[in-house]
Amino acid sequence: MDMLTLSHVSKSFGSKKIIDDLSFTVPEHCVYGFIGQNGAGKTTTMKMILGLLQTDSGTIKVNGETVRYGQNRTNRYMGYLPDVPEFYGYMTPSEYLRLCGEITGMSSAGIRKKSDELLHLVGLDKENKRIHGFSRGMKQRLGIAQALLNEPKLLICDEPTSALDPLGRKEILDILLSVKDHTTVVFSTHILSDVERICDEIALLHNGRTALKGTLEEIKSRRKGNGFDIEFYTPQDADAFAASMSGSERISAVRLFFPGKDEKDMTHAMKILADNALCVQKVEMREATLENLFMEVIGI
Ligand SMILES: Nc1ncnc2c1ncn2[C@@H]1O[C@H](COP(=O)(O)OP(=O)(O)OP(=O)(O)O)[C@@H](O)[C@H]1O
Repeated sequence: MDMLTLSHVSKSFGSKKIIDDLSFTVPEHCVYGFIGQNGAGKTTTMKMILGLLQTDSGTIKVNGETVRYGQNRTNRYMGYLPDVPEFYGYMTPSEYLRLCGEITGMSSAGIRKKSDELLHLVGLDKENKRIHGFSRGMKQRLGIAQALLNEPKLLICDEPTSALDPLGRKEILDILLSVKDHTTVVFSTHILSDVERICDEIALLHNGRTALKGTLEEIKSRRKGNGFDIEFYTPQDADAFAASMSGSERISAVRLFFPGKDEKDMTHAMKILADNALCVQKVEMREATLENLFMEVIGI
């Protein structure tokens, strides 16, 4: 089942079109990476999903129900972690979660059970100090606990790792990965290594639309054939090979790169190697990385 569907969604601010006929679908129990440069429209899209911002056209469905601007029916399915979560700094984490649970009408026993479970999940169960003394990473972890308090089917996180160091990022990514059996996760980011680490599927937002979408494997395999590298033992063998097969770039004295060549060209290369008795250390197809696909799409 699909947990979130955007169909032909558009949004302008004044005369500036930010989201332009955007469509994508997030299956249940998936960690979905919503990627885009600064200002691409990630937060705008998330606010429309949460019904906090009106779409100009198109439809958004969460758990099969249509999102309506200004109404909160579909929000019972969602938990939200904004890019900069705000807390009452004088409270401890458990006091803060109790307040959030009371506001949403949870029972006292329910709040206690759930907040103990969530504070353990995010590694803050032994933390009794007040939130104003928390690091950014601790605040993000508390933000995730708060967003999960009402057991949402869909967790929306706006750049949860952007301001964190590698350890803090890893902690957040591990938490997001650990909840996906119960909760579908959509998180926006421009940190591509985070996406490669935990996402099942991605959408790359560019010029208001998805420039790439699907599983990482699908996307990378569609763009295979970036070329291959051949590494020799001696510069003389590299020279001899470059003279026999055109189109090489010299990477080092013993290494050649053949841009844009595919598996068929590689078979041809093997024949040249055998015919000339050239000895190679390594022959390798270059896989598309998310980083070079991103650069290619945005035209850098
Ligand atoms: N309320 C608003 N009024 C006018 N313009 C807006 C408004 N909200 C966002 N924008 C503009 O829309 C564009 C997209 O902004 P948005 O915050 O959605 O991007 P983003 O992808 O989340 O960026 P970042 O990674 O920097 O957070 C930006 O040019 C921004 O200035």
